[in-house]
Amino acid sequence: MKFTKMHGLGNNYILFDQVGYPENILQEQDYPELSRKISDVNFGIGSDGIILICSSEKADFKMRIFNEDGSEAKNCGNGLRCVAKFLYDNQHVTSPHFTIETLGGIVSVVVEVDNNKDVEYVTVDMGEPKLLKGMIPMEGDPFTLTVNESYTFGEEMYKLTCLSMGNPHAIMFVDNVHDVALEEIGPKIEYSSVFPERVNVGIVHVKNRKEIDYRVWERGSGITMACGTGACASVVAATINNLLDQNQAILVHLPGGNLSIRWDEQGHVWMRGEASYICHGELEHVFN
Ligand SMILES: N[C@H](CCC[C@H](N)C(=O)O)C(=O)O
Repeated sequence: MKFTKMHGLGNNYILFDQVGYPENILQEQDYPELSRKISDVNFGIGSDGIILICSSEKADFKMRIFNEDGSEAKNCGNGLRCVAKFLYDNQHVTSPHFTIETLGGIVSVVVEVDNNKDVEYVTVDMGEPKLLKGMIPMEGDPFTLTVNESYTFGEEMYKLTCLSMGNPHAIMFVDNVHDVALEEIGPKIEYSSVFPERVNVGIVHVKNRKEIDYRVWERGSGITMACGTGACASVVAATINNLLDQNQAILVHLPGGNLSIRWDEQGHVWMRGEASYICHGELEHVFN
């Protein structure tokens, strides 16, 4: 199987192009184990998960993403920028504007190229956030929002603002994102019964009305260097808490780099950032 390892701000994935290489298509039940084995840094390649590039009947292409633990997610912002760059560079698309289907919905992407025709930035219309508890999903009245609500995990109480960007996010606001033991509270919240499909856990410090710091404990992958859907969720959460203004380009500082996020007046969240290659290769063997 041929693969390409890419990252979006250090959030790295092993991409399998199933359109250009049909031999990359496995049995459906094999993908979770493939992701667990490939993601393992000792016995595999090492990554935050795998991404499949597939054909689509609803969009130009389809992206599927499996976390390090083998769970399949419905969306992946950093992964979308990597897939967009890959498709453009491999001439799978002729226009810099195209659409990608995810399990969480169809997104439109624009690749911005520099004078050497290299993809410099990718902008993705991530669509509208889902704010109701029933859409996240999380426990409680499904027709209500979760805005700065108190929840107790273990002995600690946390104020959470929760929403979905196709995948579930729980956001809390702190004074300093580096002062929080995310490796301890992350799994407590991820695996809590409050979130029946688990949850990505984000901590946010609002520096001013144009900039935030954000760190993430990702569902199924743990602490990563960046999370695109999480950066989008953080801007939406801060805006509905009146800490940011809507329809402003917000600079989101993540451990792996920066993203520009804007929640526009039509309710769409736009993400702009880079995507990079790490290596190309071929698996010696898939399993065993
Ligand atoms: N762990 C996430 C999927 C990857 C999302 C993240 N890497 C991004 O860039 O959005 C989930 O299970 O919902």
